[in-house]
Amino acid sequence: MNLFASEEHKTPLQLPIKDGTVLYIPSFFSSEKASEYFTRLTTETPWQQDSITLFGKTHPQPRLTALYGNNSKPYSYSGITMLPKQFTPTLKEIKCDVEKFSEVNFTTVLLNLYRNGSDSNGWHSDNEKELGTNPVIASVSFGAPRMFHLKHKTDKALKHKIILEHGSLLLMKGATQENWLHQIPKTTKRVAPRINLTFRIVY
Ligand SMILES: O=C(O)CCC(=O)C(=O)O
Ligand SMILES: [Fe+2]
Repeated sequence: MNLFASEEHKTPLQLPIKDGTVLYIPSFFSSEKASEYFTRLTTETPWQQDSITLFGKTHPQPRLTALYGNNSKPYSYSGITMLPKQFTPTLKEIKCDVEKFSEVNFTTVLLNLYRNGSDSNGWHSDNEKELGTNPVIASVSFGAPRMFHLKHKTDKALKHKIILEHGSLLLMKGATQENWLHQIPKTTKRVAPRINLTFRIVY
């Protein structure tokens, strides 16, 4: 066996959820590689803070974002329309590894920077029309670990929590977006910055 070519450490853990498929791969990237990507993305990304409109009220989003893609199709959510920038060499490298593993070719990546525990991402599902039905979303995390919550849309008793660690990959597939909401809650703990990348196909 060639230890260096081994993908053994990338064995996914499947969350025990019904009506959807969520896989978690803790050390998808080594800690060293993940730290390198964290630094590169921190400095290379033109982070912006958009305002979102929810229930007719406009608020600055509680995190910074950036959108990259290999087409120029706009992506809209919560009243924001973002136009993608061209993929950078860093993002192409990460995308290539994620695509090999997930066997999906993504067009687009949304980057989120959570500067501290006050930054968050409220309950939502990634169910925008331009993602099509049963989208595969590949979510990569670098930097401080943060909690990820899932709750079922109709069966209120069904909830899951998982910590998204440095260098991890979370894959959401099947009917997950149709049946579940997810969030990154605020925390009162002192936490360092975290960067998350969600790869998507935008039609
Ligand atoms: O930061 C995360 O892990 C989640 C990001 C997310 O849900 C999104 O951008 O749609
Ligand atoms: Fe999401």
